[in-house]
Amino acid sequence: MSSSSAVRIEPLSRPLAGSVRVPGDKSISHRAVLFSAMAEGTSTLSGVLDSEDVRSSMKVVEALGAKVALDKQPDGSLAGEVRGWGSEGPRQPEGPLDCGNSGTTARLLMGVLAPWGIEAEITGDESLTRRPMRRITAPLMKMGVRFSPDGKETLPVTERGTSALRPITYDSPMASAQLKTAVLLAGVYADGTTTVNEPAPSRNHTELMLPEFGVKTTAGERTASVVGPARLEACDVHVPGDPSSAAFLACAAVLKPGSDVTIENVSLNTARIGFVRTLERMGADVSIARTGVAGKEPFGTISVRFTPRLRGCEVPADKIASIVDEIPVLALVAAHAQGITVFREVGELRVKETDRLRAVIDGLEALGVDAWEDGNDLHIEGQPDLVAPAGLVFDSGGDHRLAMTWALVGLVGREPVDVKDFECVAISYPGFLDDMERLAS
Ligand SMILES: O=C(O)C1=C[C@@H](OP(=O)(O)O)[C@@H](O)[C@H](O)C1
Ligand SMILES: C=C(OP(=O)(O)O)C(=O)O
Repeated sequence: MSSSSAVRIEPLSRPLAGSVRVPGDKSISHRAVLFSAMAEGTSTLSGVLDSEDVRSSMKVVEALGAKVALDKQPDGSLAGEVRGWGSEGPRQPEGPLDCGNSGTTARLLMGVLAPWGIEAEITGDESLTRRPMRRITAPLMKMGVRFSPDGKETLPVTERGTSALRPITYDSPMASAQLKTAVLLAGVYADGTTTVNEPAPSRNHTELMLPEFGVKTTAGERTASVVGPARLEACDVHVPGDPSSAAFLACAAVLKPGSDVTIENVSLNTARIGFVRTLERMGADVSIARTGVAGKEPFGTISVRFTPRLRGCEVPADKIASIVDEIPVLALVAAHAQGITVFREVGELRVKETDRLRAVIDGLEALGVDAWEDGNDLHIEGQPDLVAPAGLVFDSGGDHRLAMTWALVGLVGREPVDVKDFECVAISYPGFLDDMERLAS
């Protein structure tokens, strides 16, 4: 990565104060776009996140024949209509389906394509083509889908679906909503019941949204089923704000003296607000209030205040899926707490946009904080009086969550920091810096 693209992040001149609305949830936005594309008829979407990852989903469904007419709204979100391919199925794409940096797009797309006899090459950027895909292709192959080259772990791969999908019961080796969703989407078209069992609960947006599209699902804590063959019918979807984006504002408020912030219109889905529970365990002054429901997704406000004395805590393995994208920024909060924080079984962090486990340990070390891995556990020895040294340069490696985490060091600290490839924040939260600066103005 070239240092020429480093962005200097200056300390915020004031505490964060007042109210803010975060942009639409990325996971729900992907599903809204993909499910509408699969459905019979025209769906109406609002609150959709306008970010590079969601644009990847929009682009691939357009290449497959869906009509996407989503326009920018005054609040920065996307709203409008998507006409799906329904029972006609997707058209044969003219070239490879480029999923950019988005793991969710690539993995969910594999399930979307499973019932159709077209041949589609799925690919992505340098980061995505390093990420594991066998976890998705293996169960889909059991259902009758073909992938070539056979047994390949990474993109690009070419998928050929089948109208004769077999239902399966799959015991997933990891808690992954992307895996669960890919198998359930294929299961919609299989003749019988398809079930995914998980070692720990992962986010359940698919189970909550499929019934809105007229597909019956049953779901428990660690299991979800769909009965096929069924079909998706167009519907209206409103996307609430993204808790994973809200987490950066919340953590900044916890760390910046004098801060008092209310984040509005944010998804309060329990599978997504593990970071609130983790901050509570660290003794942070944080609370939530439910104000409504969009479809079956609860939303409301998260209120956070600066907390001078944080304490380390232990996050058990079965809670990791509920904070999986927030661990880098929570690790930064843990670096300011009294005592040791342990995140149990976070091996999945090694296969995100970058190896986030390594990157967090290296970044905290640059701050002068001891952090280490023990097996798949992440340990952080906090320093309540931590002051970041001057002249820090962080390399995000093109990973949006890391870019925002290391930017926070500068924003809430006393010295500016440089973050290389900072512009990758556009993958999930293009207005990150503007929102921070507005709250501190
Ligand atoms: O289903 C989803 O929308 C997502 C699931 C998670 O990935 P895994 O399924 O790999 O855990 C998460 O990290 C990702 O940002 C979005
Ligand atoms: C891991 C992430 O996304 P994806 O898997 O869709 O690339 C993320 O947003 O942090």
